[in-house]
Amino acid sequence: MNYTKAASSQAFNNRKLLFRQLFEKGFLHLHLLLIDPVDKTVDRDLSLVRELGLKLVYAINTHVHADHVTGTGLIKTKVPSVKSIIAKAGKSKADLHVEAGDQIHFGDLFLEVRATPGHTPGCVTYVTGDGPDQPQPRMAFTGDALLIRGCGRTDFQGGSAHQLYQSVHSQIFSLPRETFIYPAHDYRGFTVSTVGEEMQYNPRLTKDEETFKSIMENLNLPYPKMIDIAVPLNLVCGLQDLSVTPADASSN
Ligand SMILES: N[C@@H](CCC(=O)N[C@@H](CSS)C(=O)NCC(=O)O)C(=O)O
Ligand SMILES: [Fe+2]
Repeated sequence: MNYTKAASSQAFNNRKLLFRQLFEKGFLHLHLLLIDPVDKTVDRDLSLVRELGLKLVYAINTHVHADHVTGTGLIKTKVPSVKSIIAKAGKSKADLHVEAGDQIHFGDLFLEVRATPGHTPGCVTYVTGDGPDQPQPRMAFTGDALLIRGCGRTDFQGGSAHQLYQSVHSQIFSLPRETFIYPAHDYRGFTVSTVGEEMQYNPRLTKDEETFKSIMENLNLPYPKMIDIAVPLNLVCGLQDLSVTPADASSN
């Protein structure tokens, strides 16, 4: 993304980075310009992008969502130059398919891709770059892998409590403790945490793996209301007729 016009007056902890959280209705779906956009709020989000004089380059998903339809396809119909991004392992359509270790460059900054499967097999966490010119503390956009004092459920979409436990411990808890955590959801009104906070207080992921698995097996959550609509649509970027490259045919 090109933040040059707005960056000087809108900076968040680094003059090169403009950061916003956009709230979607009651359950606080969080996204960055633009990580995990929602179809229903595309017009609002694009208005903000226009107002701030930004050039939107990427619309990024952390995974194939089950509770809402992604806005990435709709964004591309309104701003055709935008490229959609999702992990190759998600087996969903997008313009670019990323995997662990890839970097997504925007302006002078970049996001690093970390594979954090377990909620779904294709879940990734996007982490701001490491280096003197990158924002400090780092910021991790964890999708539904790590939530604030919680984590994504593992009882559908190929979920695995074992994988999720390993993902969070190896890929997220290995980041500096001051790293900010921005998840895709919070059901209690929180917006941000840190790696250190979650390592100390997360009621699921501070436990040993066997206890974690037992917690996850006994969540007894109802299925998301939109799962049967959202998952098939999200496999095609939120739009049935979008002509983008299938995951298995592209090499990003
Ligand atoms: N009631 C909501 C769905 C709630 C839900 O299942 N959330 C998911 C993330 S969206 S796939 C989850 O992993 N929750 C974990 C938890 O501990 O709550 C709806 O109907 O949309
Ligand atoms: Fe999810």
